[in-house]
Amino acid sequence: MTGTDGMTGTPIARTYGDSALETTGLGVRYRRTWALRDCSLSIPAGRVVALVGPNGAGKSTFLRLAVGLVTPTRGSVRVFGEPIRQSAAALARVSFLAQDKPLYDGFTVTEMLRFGRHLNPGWDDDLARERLADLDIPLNRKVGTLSGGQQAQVALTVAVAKRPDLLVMDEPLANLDPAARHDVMSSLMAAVVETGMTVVLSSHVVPDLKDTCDWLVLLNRGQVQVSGDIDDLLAAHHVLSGPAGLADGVAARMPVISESRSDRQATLLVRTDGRTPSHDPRWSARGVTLEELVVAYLRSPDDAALPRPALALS
Ligand SMILES: Nc1ncnc2c1ncn2[C@@H]1O[C@H](COP(=O)(O)OP(=O)(O)OP(=O)(O)O)[C@@H](O)[C@H]1O
Repeated sequence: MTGTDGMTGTPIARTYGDSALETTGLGVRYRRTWALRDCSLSIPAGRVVALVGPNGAGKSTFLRLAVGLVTPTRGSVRVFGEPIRQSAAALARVSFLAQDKPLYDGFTVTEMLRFGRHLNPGWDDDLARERLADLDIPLNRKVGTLSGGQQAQVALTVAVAKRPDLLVMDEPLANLDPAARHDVMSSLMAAVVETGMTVVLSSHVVPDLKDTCDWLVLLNRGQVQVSGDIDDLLAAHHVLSGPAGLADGVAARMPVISESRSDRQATLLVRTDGRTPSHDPRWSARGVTLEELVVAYLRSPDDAALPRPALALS
C-alpha cells in the first residue's frame, strides 16, 4: 500500500502493519479530573478504526490529542513515528474533522473548496470536485441550505481533499438519518480504497461501523479497554447457552465478559481466545456480533481485550 508525503507530495511506501498512531502512557487531566489515563495503543497504518465508548469516555479528548490539538498531561503521541506536537511533517499528514463540522454556512460549496485549497498545500481540487459531482451536491448552493447529510459529505470531502495519510473524525455520523449514515460510510470507504489512508472515527452507532471499520478501540472511563482487529476480536469471543448449574464451571475455564442467568438457563459471552468453546453437548455456542461485544465490555469495565505488549509494537 502506498501513501503520499504530505509535505513534499512524494509517494511513500507504506507497509501494512506500520504504526499510523501510537500512544504511550497518554493521560490528560482537566483540573482534578483525568479525562484519559494511561492510554497505550498502536494502530497499524491502512486501518479504518472505530473508536467507541459511552458519553464522557474520553473519545473527543483522545482524537484531539491524536491530531496535536491538546497537550498531554502525561505520555506521548506519535503519528507515523513522529511526535505529533513537535513535527510539522507529521501534522501535515493529518486531517481532522471536528464534531461541529468546520463549515461556513454563508459560503457556497465552491467557496468552501477555495478556502480549503488556500489553507492546504496538498489540496486535491480534482478529487474534491469529482466526489461532489458523484454525490450530486451543487457547487453554487450555500452550505447552510444543504441537508445535514449533504453538509456531512461536504465536510468529509474537504477533509479528504487535503490528501491526508491519517484522517481523524469525531462523530461524523452524528445527527444523520440511517440512509445518510450509510451514504457517508460508503463514500468514506471509496475514499479509503482510493487513497489507502488510515482513518480513525468515533461513533455511538456501532451497527453502522461493522462493514467499514476493521479495527476497534473501546474507551471506557478514560482508559483503553479493547484495541484490536475486529475479525480477530469476533473470532476470540463466543456466546454460550446452557444449564445455569454448570455456568460456574465454564467461568472457571475462560473469562466471562457478560452473562445472564435464569433458574435453569445461562447465557455467557466468553473470551475463548482460540479454544473450543465447549465440548459438553449441553452447551450451544455461537459467534458474537460487534454490537454484542461492545455492549458486553462496556458493562464489564474491569475486563480488557488488549494485545500483548510485544504485539502492540508490531
Ligand atoms: N475542556 C475541558 N475542560 C474540562 N473537562 C473536560 C474538557 N473536555 C472534556 N472534559 C471532560 O473530560 C471527560 C471526557 O470528555 P470527552 O469529551 O473526551 O468524552 P467523549 O467520550 O468524547 O464524550 P461524548 O461521547 O459525550 O462526546 C469528560 O468527563 C468531560 O467532561
